[in-house]
Amino acid sequence: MFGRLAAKQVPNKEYAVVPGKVNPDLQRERKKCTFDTLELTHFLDGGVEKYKDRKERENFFLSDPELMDDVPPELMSHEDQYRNGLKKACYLFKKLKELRENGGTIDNYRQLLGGSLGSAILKDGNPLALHYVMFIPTLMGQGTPDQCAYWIEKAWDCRVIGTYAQTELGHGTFIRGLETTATYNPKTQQFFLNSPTLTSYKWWPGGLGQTANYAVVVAQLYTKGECHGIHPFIVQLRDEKTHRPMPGVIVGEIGPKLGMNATNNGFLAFKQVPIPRNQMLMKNAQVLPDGTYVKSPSNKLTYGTMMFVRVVIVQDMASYLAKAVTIAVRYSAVRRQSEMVPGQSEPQIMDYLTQMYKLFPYIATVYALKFSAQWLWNMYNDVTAKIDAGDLELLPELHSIACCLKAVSTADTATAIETCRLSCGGHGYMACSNLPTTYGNVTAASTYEGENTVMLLQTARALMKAYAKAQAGEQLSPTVEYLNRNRKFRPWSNTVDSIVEGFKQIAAGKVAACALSLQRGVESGLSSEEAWNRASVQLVDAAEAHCRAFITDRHLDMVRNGMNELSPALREVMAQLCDLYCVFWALKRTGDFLQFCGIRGEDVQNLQDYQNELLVQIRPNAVGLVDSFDLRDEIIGSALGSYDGQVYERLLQSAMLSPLNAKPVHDSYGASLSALLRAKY
Ligand SMILES: CCCCCCCCCC/C=C\CCCCCCCCCC(=O)SCCNC(=O)CCNC(=O)[C@H](O)C(C)(C)COP(=O)(O)OP(=O)(O)OC[C@H]1O[C@@H](n2cnc3c(N)ncnc32)[C@H](O)[C@@H]1OP(=O)(O)O
Ligand SMILES: Cc1cc2nc3c(=O)[nH]c(=O)nc-3n(C[C@H](O)[C@H](O)[C@H](O)COP(=O)(O)OP(=O)(O)OC[C@H]3O[C@@H](n4cnc5c(N)ncnc54)[C@H](O)[C@@H]3O)c2cc1C
Repeated sequence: MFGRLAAKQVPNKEYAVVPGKVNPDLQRERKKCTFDTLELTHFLDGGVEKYKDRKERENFFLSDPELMDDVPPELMSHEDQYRNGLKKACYLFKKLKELRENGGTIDNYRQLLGGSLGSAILKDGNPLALHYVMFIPTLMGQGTPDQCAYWIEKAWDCRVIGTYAQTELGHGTFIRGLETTATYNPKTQQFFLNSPTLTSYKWWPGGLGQTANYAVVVAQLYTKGECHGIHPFIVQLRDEKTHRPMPGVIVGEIGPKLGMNATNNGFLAFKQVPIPRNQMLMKNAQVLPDGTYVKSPSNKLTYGTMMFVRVVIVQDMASYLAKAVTIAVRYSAVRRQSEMVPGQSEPQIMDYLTQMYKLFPYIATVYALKFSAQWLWNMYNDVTAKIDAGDLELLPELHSIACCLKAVSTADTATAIETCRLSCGGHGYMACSNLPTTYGNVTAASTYEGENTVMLLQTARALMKAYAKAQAGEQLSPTVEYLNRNRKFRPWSNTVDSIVEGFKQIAAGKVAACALSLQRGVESGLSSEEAWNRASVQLVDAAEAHCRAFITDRHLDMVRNGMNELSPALREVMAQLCDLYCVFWALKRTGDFLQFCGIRGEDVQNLQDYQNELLVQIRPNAVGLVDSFDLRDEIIGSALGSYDGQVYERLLQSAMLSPLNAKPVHDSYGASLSALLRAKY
């Protein structure tokens, strides 16, 4: 393991970080703020009590030196990143128990896994994340009462550690095509897990490499010679005492990745590995002792855990984005560059309108995502309660909206974080800015839990069905109500309401155009599948438009109806952010507005003027707005984004952590460079 580094001293003491000293530009920014930042923090936390709980929780974890890195993970080897991640993940479990026993306010590991506190402690991922995010939720969602009683307590206590092993080398998206088999033998009352091909090797599950000793394995179920499709099984992977792989289990880690290098993603294969019958999760479908198969009320219930994670990802994106935009805004207040007026002193880069345009729409995006995530979480809870009572009617709508929100929130957040990085110039490229690591964590979410294009196509599928219903005059569910063919579209009026209405008109127009393309495709002799493929670029676009209509609608609704308790000063700023989010996207989709909403050239100019006006209005509050996210420096984890703005001091301090700076002459000089310098070629 990496030891403490010798080279921690900065070359000149007067350039060291001084505790308590705050950059004067940041001080000035904070004085300019027109609203009470604490009021906004309380709103974000959901009230004063929750705010206090969070502070207490953060204090408890972040003041513990065991949880802080001596060496940033980016300076560690891949193996050490895992070792360090696992050590902290296990320590966290112990500490959590301690907190709970002392009446603390945290009830499970969940609050430690998301984008802010979790990513502060385990910057590069948590090898136990899948245990909590997917293994336990699958047991809870797909186990019978007996199975839950047996497994869940063991899992909560970490007496077994699990993962969710679904994806294979050959199949990630198309899960009906998975190749791993689970074949039932009524004589022994066991399933035999087998990996018939190289492409059937499980590939990717988090914690699978060296951490988990159990997994939920998704496999094709065979009984009485018949295949019944994919089902979940609890499979022991490693001996509970020695941690050695069980007989017939081939398991390992898949190697370094773009990010998340402590998550211990693994591979797994089986050579006819037996498990008892009661280790098939049988809440929905069952295999009776004699091998009789009992069908699930819907085979999509097997996909329940994926749905759950898609829902929580949206919230997670808002947390990551709050962190990135805090870094970029604070840095932009401290950084001075160029001359706006010849001969005058260099302005703060945040005074350039282009810089405001890079950053402020993403402050607004944090709120847009948060409000949609909250709505989605509530819907998820309502629908799962109904499903438990046997009512599956709302499942397709939940699936449709969860898929597009997962895709749009992850794609937008990745773009936003890259923009934040670019907005910090060269220093944003440094690992110590924490923007590259944050990007690495976020961009993974565009792929995992359903690749984004595929997710949007799922939503498009639902939109095509909704469109057909609308044409038939049938009742529509709330998220697609705008497709109602009797709905009167309001004319354009240069207001934010008009933009939100415009997004609905765009979505409706695109959905109708897709339906027409599909119809024409089929009429021209294509099969419905070929026609679908031909229309798929348009379909993805329509699904994105639908999602944008949903997000803007939610955002405006929250500003109009969900902020009555807030002071007028704060409400005004919240309304500006909502308007900015809407105008920003309207301008990005000018072509669509021209095509579908009957706007004219001068309306586009009005939007442009209004966007500029909003940027200038938000400018004095920018630092106050990111301060309100109330992210501690340990969470920010960035030389550029700390509360005190000692940017250059922290950059120098972090450079001194590099092992290359430990000695005045590096060993490599003797090993290779000196010979080159002396060689006479
Ligand atoms: C209690 C414990 C608390 C712990 C809480 C923790 C909270 C943590 C907070 C921290 C947050 C985040 C931390 C993040 C950590 C990182 C974790 C990384 C995890 C990554 C894990 C994975 O990636 S697991 C693998 C995921 N894999 C996928 O997502 C595969 C994608 N593919 C699919 O989903 C499907 O195959 C498909 C949807 C693409 C297609 O399926 P299929 O071929 O079967 O379907 P069809 O296209 O033929 O459609 C058939 C009909 O079924 C409908 N459908 C499809 N899916 C669903 C669904 N899920 N639900 C409902 N309905 C569905 C589809 O629409 C079709 O309908 P019709 O048109 O009506 O026929
Ligand atoms: C960091 C990370 C962690 C992960 N953790 C887990 C885990 O814990 N457990 C687990 O089981 N899996 C995990 N996964 C796997 C993940 O769920 C899959 O990678 C994901 O579902 C995408 O599947 P794929 O990689 O096979 O991509 P593919 O499906 O091969 O996609 C490749 C390309 O093909 C396109 N494509 C595929 N199908 C279609 C289609 N029908 N229509 C149009 N285009 C299509 C996609 O849009 C994409 O551009 C993880 C992945 C990552 C990156």
